[in-house]
Amino acid sequence: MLKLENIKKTYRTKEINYFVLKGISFNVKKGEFVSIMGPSGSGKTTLLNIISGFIPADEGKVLLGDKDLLKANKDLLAELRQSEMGFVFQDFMLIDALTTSENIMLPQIIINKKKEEIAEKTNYLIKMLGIEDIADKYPNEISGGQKQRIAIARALANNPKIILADEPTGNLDSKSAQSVLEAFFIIRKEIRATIVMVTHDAVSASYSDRIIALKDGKVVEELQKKDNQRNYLDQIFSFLGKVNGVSNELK
Ligand SMILES: Nc1ncnc2c1ncn2[C@@H]1O[C@H](COP(=O)(O)OP(=O)(O)OP(=O)(O)O)[C@@H](O)[C@H]1O
Repeated sequence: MLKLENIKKTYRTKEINYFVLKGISFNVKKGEFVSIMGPSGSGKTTLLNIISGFIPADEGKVLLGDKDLLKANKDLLAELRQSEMGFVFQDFMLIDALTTSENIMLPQIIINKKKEEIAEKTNYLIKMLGIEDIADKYPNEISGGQKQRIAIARALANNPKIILADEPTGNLDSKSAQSVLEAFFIIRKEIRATIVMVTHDAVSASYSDRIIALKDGKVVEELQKKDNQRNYLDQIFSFLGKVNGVSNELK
């Protein structure tokens, strides 16, 4: 589904070159939920932005299905972002002047889907994520957790191959964060969505199947959840301790 091969990225400024990613390789299978963790500045967001096609890598391959994003021109990239990827950001990025339903409709309107199809898909997503009661509300009338559930529905609106989420619970209290993580759980169960999420939060990561830890621009550790594992969160804390050398907290 997603294959990264030897991704390298350096930010060059007049004064200094930051070698941020020093050869990152991993695969994500269809229907898999992968978290990317690592200390602040380890290159997580840079990596997600490269997978998203927002910024180019200097070297390597990003294969989404059979398409190499680093070889795609601007138009193809824009099309892939609209039709094959769904995005969930820390600060929701909803349009304040649109209701919940309208926010979910918008990406479908942009790709010229038929009106009836848009209505059907929007209603399906609203029901699936249990946000019927806020369907006609505006973003400033609802909570952060509800906003993020709308953002997840919107990300799914065009049946993307993959959902890319950057700290989706980063701006939320623990109760709202849980409602968002439950939304990820629902979309995995209902439609076997493939998700790559950057997070600092061990509880959020415990919802994923596999955790990839970055440090100093490299993949340093991976942790795979076992079937029906009960002590995954404890294992994540010791995993993070190992990655970080001393502490359990990565930020
Ligand atoms: N546009 C840029 N120009 C120069 N340096 C950059 C740029 N964007 C990021 N960096 C630097 O690259 C490094 C990696 O940044 P990145 O945001 O990918 O890390 P991160 O692991 O997501 O960090 P955090 O957990 O704090 O969000 C940091 O040292 C950052 O300052």
